[in-house]
Amino acid sequence: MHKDLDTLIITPEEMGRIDRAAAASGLSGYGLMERAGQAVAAAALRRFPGALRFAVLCGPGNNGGDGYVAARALQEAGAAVAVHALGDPGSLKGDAATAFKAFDGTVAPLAAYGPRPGDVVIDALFGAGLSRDLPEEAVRIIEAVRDSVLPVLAVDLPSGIDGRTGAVRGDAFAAAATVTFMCRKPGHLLLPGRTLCGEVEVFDIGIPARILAGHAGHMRVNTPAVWRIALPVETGATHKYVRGHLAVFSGPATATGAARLSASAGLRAGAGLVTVLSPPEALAANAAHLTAVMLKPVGGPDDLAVLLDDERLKTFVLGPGFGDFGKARTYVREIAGRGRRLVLDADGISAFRDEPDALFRLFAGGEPRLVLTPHDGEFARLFPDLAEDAGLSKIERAQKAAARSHAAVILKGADTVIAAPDGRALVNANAPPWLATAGSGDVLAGIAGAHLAQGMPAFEAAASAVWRHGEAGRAAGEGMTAEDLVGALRGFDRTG
Ligand SMILES: NC(=O)C1=CN([C@@H]2O[C@H](COP(=O)(O)OP(=O)(O)OC[C@H]3O[C@@H](n4cnc5c(N)ncnc54)[C@H](O)[C@@H]3O)[C@@H](O)[C@H]2O)[C@@H](O)CC1
Ligand SMILES: Nc1ncnc2c1ncn2[C@@H]1O[C@H](COP(=O)(O)OP(=O)(O)O)[C@@H](O)[C@H]1O
Ligand SMILES: [K+]
Repeated sequence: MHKDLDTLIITPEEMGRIDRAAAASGLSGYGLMERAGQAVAAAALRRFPGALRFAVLCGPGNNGGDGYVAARALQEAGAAVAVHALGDPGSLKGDAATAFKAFDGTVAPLAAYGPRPGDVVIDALFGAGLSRDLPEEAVRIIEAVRDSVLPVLAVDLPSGIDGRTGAVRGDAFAAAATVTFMCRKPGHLLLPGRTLCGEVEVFDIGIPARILAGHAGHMRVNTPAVWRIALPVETGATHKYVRGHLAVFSGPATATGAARLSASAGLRAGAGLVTVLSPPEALAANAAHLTAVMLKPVGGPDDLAVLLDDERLKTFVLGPGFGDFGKARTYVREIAGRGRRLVLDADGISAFRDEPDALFRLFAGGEPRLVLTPHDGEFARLFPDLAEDAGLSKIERAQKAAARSHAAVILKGADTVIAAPDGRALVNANAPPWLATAGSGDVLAGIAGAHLAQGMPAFEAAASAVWRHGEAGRAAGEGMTAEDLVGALRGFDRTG
C-alpha cells in the first residue's frame, strides 16, 4: 500500500464519497466488493483452519454483499457454509444484489441461526453504513454468539460499532479479528470500538491512492511518518542552549515529585537544560532529589518576571502537582504575556475551570504556543459543552477544543487523540495499558515540554511526545513505574 495511506483514517462519510468517486472514475463497484469478500474468505481460512463450519451473517447493505461473496469463496474452497440473512435478501440492491445472486446455496433467516460448537461466525451484518442502534433481531444473535463463545471475524467493522465514533449502538460483536478495506476508520481506533475489533487487517481492494487522498480529511494514526520532518536537527554544532532550556514549576513542599518527574523526562527527552522552579519552602525537598536538573526559587510573580528577562528561557511546564490555582493563573498570564511557550497540564488546566475563555484569549493568534494535556476529567473542566456532547467522537471533541483554544490538545486515555487548531488530528495506538500508572501523565508533559523547547511546532511536539511516551512504556514493560518510564525514553529514529 502507498506509504502515506496506511496511516490515514477515513470516516464512513468520506469512505462513501471515495466509493462514489471510484465509481465515477470507471472502477467497478462490484469488482471492489468481489475483492473485499475474497479477502474476508482468505482471512477466515487462514485464521481458522480448524473451523467446522463458517456461519456467514449477511445484512441489508453492501456489508452483506461482501458476506455473500465471502460465502461463495468459502464454499468454492470446500468449506461448510451456513448463510443467514437479516431481512429479505430478495430486496437487496445494486452490487449486494449481484453478490447474493452469484451465491449458489441456501440463505436462511437470521433468527434461524443456532450457534454450534466448531462454528466461526463471519459478521457481515453492518459495516460503515450503520446509522442507528442495531435492530432487536441482530442483538439477539450477538447475545447468542457471545453466550456460545464462538470466534467472530468481522467484515469492515464488528456490527454495532459506529465507524465514526467507535461507540456501541445497542450492542456489538466482539471480534477476534476484523478485515477492513483500504484504510482504518475512527471506529477501529477509538474506544470501545478498538477493543471489539480484535486484530485489524487492512486489505487493499484497489481504490487508487489519488482518489483516497483527494477525499480524505486530516486524520491519521500517530506514527513518526507524520512528524519526523519536524524533529529538531542534531548537528555537530549543537550546544545545550540550542537544544532549549525548559523550566518546570514545582508544587509546594508536600507535592514536589510530579514536577521532578516532568523535569527529568524533559532532560531525558532532549532539552539542553532543565530547571525546576520551586516555591522557597520546597527548595530543600527538591534539592535533595535533583542533580542534572537545576533548581531556582520562584516565590511569586515578581520572581518569575525577573526570570523571564532571560530570553533563553522560552518554554515552561506548569501543572504537575502545582496545587495553587490562583498562582497558576497568575504565572500563566505572565508566561503568555511575555510570548513564551507552555505545556499546561493537571492543576494548571483545572485552575482555569471557571474562566477557560480567559486562558484561550492569552494564547490566541499566531503560531500555536500552548500544549494542553487533559485527561477526560480535566477536558470537561475547560470544554464542558464538548465533553457533554454525546454525538461527537473523541477525535471531533479534540479537534473542536484545539480550534477553540488555539492549542495543540492531547486528549489522553488508552486512545489518546492529538489535535491541532488547523484541524489535523492523530489517534495514538502504541500505548500499552500499564502506562496508566501514577505520574505517567507528568512524564508525558515533560517530554512535550522538551520537544517545544527544542523548537518543534506545538502539534508535532505533542504528537511525537505521545508516541515516545508509548514506546518508552513498551520498553519499560508491565509493572513499570513512572520513574522507569523516564529511564526507558529513547532517542528518535530519524531514518524512514
Ligand atoms: N466503501 C467501499 O469502497 C466498499 C465498501 N464495501 C462494503 O460496504 C459496506 C458499506 O455498505 P453500506 O453503505 O451499504 O452500509 P452497510 O451494509 O453497513 O449497512 C447499510 C444498510 O443498513 C441499513 N441500516 C443502517 N443502520 C441500520 C440499523 N441500525 N438497523 C437496520 N438497518 C440499518 C441502511 O439503511 C442500509 O440499508 C462497508 O462496510 C463494506 O463492508 C465493500 O463492498 C467494498 C467497497
Ligand atoms: N489503558 C491505557 N492504555 C494506555 N495508556 C493509557 C491508558 N490509560 C491511561 N493511559 C495514559 O497514561 C497517562 C496517564 O496520565 P494521567 O491521566 O495524567 O495520569 P497521572 O496524573 O497519574 O500521571 C496518559 O498519557 C494516558 O494517555
Ligand atoms: K460487520
